[in-house]
Amino acid sequence: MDSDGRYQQILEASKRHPIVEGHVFKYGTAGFRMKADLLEGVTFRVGLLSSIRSRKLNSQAIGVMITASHNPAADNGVKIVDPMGEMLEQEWESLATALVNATSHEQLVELYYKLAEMQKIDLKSPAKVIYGRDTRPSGHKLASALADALEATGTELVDYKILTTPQLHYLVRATNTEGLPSSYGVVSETGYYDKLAKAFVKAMRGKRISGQLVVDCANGVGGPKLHEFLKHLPKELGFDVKVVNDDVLRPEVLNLDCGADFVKTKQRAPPNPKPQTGVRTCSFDGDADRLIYYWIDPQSGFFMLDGDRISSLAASFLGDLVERAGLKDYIRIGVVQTAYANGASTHYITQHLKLDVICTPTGVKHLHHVAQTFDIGVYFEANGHGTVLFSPDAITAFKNTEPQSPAQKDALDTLSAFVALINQTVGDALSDMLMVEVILAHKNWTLRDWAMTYADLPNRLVRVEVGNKDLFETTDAERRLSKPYGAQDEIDSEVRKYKDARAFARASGTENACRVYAEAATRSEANELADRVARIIERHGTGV
Ligand SMILES: CC(=O)N[C@H]1[C@@H](OP(=O)(O)O)O[C@H](CO)[C@@H](O)[C@@H]1O
Ligand SMILES: [Mg+2]
Repeated sequence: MDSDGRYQQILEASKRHPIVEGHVFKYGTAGFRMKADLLEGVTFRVGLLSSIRSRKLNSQAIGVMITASHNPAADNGVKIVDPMGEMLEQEWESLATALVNATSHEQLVELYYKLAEMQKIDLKSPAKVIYGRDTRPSGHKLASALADALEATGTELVDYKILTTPQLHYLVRATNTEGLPSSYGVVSETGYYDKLAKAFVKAMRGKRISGQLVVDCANGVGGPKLHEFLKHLPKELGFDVKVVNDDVLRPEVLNLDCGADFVKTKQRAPPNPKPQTGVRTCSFDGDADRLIYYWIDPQSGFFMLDGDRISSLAASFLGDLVERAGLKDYIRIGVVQTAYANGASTHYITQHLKLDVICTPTGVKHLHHVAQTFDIGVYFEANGHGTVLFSPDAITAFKNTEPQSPAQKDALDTLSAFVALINQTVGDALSDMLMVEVILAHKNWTLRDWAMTYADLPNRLVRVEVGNKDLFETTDAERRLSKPYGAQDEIDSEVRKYKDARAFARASGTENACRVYAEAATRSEANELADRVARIIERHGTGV
């Protein structure tokens, strides 16, 4: 205890940022996320944990992002980023939960020292934490609480102020690889824009983007950052982008009737600005890590291209490039999805593109880890969060293969450009959007061409309120319920009644409810199946 002589200092700092009593906090899929007025003490404690984490990992920089993404403006959240820009290692999530739930200031500081001792950490060694926040007004106060914890624990800190979530992930990795052969990029926000802009120009060489792209930024941090990025592009490129819903001065409009989550869950275009028929449009979410494309077709109306579509587009394009680069026998490409991926997309990827598909539980950390096992791992959640990962072997092959023809050289160069263009740390709406634009330009495709690749199975997602969601346990990447007893048999017998049908239920990791997903050959059957399964869940969910 007090091995660094800072006990008193940390205790005093903690007293300035008390935890709100009567709540149990849990580090979940999105870190700690809730009403912002509950978060000051939580954020202080996350500061303590991230300093320990940095010391545990040989003083590498740890990131902390303050955001509640697509949630309402009154919410906020805080999550920890590991040194290579990945999400916090899962085993440490429970340490974060333990620290945040300490009841008194004394108990907190004692636990802090105990954790350090258990992890064999020298608290006098250097530590570094870098952090940023989205545009929520509450972010400022939370960042101060974080800084207080970092100062009290003798941790070097860098406050990057307002950033998108993926920018912070970029900066963490860039900081920890600075000056190394594996350098991820210049350690600054400008470094991030420069890297993407250069890669975009390189990947676009000789190709033209046709027509205007409208980007809805959910009135979040993506707006100002996209404006900033566009300044880094050469005019000659002729990339015509119209940024809308970029009002960050009125916090109350954040994610309000706009943004990627609105489009995906409501399955329609934001009402403002008035959608224009035939225009290629995409939406970011509130912290710019999710991306959804759509357009209004003059005949058939709204059509959405979600994470599954972005994933299959990327996989198909990269598969072709690898073949043209002569690397087909050396590079293993795989696609990672969750159970929410439309069955038609899975079918298209396995049967048409002939690529492996692996299904993981919900939450991008699960997809990310599996994607890392491929040379090119494409992963997206249906909600538009995802990216593409390249293995060190793949990157070396793109660089060092001696091309035998101009076409092969072109393919190798484009692959190398993609490595830089696509954010390797986490899903990134801006980077993913540039990737989609490049692919459409190369294929000379409109959104309608893209949509024609396969037809989605009609599907429905419903939220079911239950007495106790902890009764529901799953297996087989969340596609089957192992508990409560008998529930899965009942679901199976409903599914059997429909053609091309699939349905599953699971407890949400972010809300106090269960989710039911169903798909079937027709819309009415999908709806009916979802309702029937929802009723099964309601009935089984009333137990204590
Ligand atoms: C069906 C669905 O969209 N689920 C979302 C949602 O998780 P739930 O565990 O379903 O609440 O929030 C997660 C975090 O943002 C996201 O990763 C996931 O895709
Ligand atoms: Mg987000």
